[in-house]
Amino acid sequence: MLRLRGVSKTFGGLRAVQGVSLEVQPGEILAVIGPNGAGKSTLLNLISGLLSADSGRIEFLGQDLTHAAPEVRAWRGLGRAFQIVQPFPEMSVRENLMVGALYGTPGTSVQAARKVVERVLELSGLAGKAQHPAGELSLLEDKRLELARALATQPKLLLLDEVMAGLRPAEAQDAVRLVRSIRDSGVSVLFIEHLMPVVRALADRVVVLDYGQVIAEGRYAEVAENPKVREAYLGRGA
Ligand SMILES: Nc1ncnc2c1ncn2[C@@H]1O[C@H](COP(=O)(O)OP(=O)(O)OP(=O)(O)O)[C@@H](O)[C@H]1O
Repeated sequence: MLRLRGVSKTFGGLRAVQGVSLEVQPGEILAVIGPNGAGKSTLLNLISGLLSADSGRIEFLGQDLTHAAPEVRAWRGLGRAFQIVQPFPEMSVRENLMVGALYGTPGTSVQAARKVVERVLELSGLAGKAQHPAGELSLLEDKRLELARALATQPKLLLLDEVMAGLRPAEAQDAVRLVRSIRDSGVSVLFIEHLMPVVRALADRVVVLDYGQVIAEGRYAEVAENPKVREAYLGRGA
């Protein structure tokens, strides 16, 4: 579904992402982990198009999107949810989702967008808050809205950037269930996350970055045992 081949990005002299190759299969939940500064956010930005790769290739559903603009990637089915939630605070939850639904697929009619929004409200557990101003939600509801907003763009692959940050353990469990039900609705997921219990609970497969390079890949239990991975984390006290 998503295929990266030798993707690199340098900032000045700093090689933030170096020759990264990875794949996401249809229906898969892939976690990208690594110590602080390993290049995780840069990698997500290269996939969603907020940054342009210096070299390498990014293919999505068989098409080369290496240098496509972010909105083109979104239209092709790459959705993204952010750690810092920035809804339109005075608009209702439903109105915020309408923006996502209308923006995410060019040519969507208002009627079709309404249908998508009602489905997403149910899936995300926000149906009871549909009329609420988005600026008056709890932190957990904020996170739900951010996932729902990304879903309203009707992605085939959802990119999640530390969306669980700041949640209490019970709330994070709740968000884990939501991400699972998103996958069960037919959306693949690539997420970056610092909370290891979340990674263990959610990921089918884990890719570990260190200094911009892939140092390990496999099931959670396998990478957790990998000496290179332990060294990368313990070596810097992360
Ligand atoms: N726009 C930028 N300009 C210059 N350097 C950058 C820029 N963005 C990131 N970097 C550097 O690139 C490296 C990788 O950063 P990145 O944010 O991708 O890591 P990360 O794994 O997401 O870290 P964290 O877990 O702390 O969020 C870091 O050394 C960072 O300082």
